[in-house]
Amino acid sequence: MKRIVLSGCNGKMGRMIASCVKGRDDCTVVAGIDVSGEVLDAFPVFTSPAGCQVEADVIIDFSHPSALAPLLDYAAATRTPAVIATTGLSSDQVALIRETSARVPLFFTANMSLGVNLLVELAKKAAAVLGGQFDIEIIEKHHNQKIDAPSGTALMLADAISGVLPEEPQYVYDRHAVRRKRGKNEIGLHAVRGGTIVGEHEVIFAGRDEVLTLSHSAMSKEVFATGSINAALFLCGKENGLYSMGDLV
Ligand SMILES: NC(=O)C1=CN([C@@H]2O[C@H](COP(=O)(O)OP(=O)(O)OC[C@H]3O[C@@H](n4cnc5c(N)ncnc54)[C@H](OP(=O)(O)O)[C@@H]3O)[C@@H](O)[C@H]2O)C=CC1
Ligand SMILES: O=C(O)C1=N[C@H](C(=O)O)C[C@H](O)C1
Repeated sequence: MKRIVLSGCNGKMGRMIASCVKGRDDCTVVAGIDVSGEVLDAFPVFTSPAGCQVEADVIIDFSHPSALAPLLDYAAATRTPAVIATTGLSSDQVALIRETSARVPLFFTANMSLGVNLLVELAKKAAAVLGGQFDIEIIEKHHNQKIDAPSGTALMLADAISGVLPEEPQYVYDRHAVRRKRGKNEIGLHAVRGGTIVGEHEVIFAGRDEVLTLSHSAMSKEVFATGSINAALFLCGKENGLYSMGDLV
């Protein structure tokens, strides 16, 4: 039975993970961390990692970028592996994850669903064939409570595609601000926010007289919760290092 510390436990994903864990017999949530400190379940909640003295096998984090540095310190100091699922991180924060993974096993991905990780591979394949000839645009749609834009997944898709293009593309987030034709070497990234949309990603390859669209829709947050729990169990007992969905599937 693996013991989980849940960072961001009172948020939408935290509540969903706590609920999914209740239906399993291979893990349990032993403590939560959340700014409010409010106890909503059968485990204690601490307002910071430093206050959490509860022994655990693994941490799962769906919180806020401001929580990252103290959480990584805590993971390294207590030698507790951690699954980092929070998005909207800066490049310095991603570098910090990479550095810390030399001291403790870390799992990091912007999307815990199996389908999106296949979408990344399919998009790379399409870009390797069509890149340079077709215009590439990414559209993501999420609920109206999401803070970061574009989504971590949209950026992950753009980065994966960039890696196979003949020339490094320019990311264009805002066409409203410029009055010019689309450049050949661009990836457009567009964010839609509304209602309770769980998470939708479309990669559009638009060529002359033909368009290829690859897309993924998440139907419930449970898909991300289950992915993160499986990643947490996978991480227990692993060597120090940085792991991702490619290692899990
Ligand atoms: N990788 C993936 O597959 C997925 C990633 N995500 C990402 O996970 C993150 C959380 O998403 P979601 O649950 O929807 O967001 P919520 O805002 O519902 O939950 C985040 C929780 O973390 C709390 N929090 C804020 N700052 C801190 C802090 N410094 N320390 C501890 N807790 C803090 C929030 O408190 P308060 O509300 O009071 O600010 C809130 O309770 C987002 O970055 C989202 O993009 C989401 C789904 C899938
Ligand atoms: O905030 C969310 O909800 C989600 N965020 C992730 C992202 O930014 O890519 C993943 C998922 O689409 C849900």
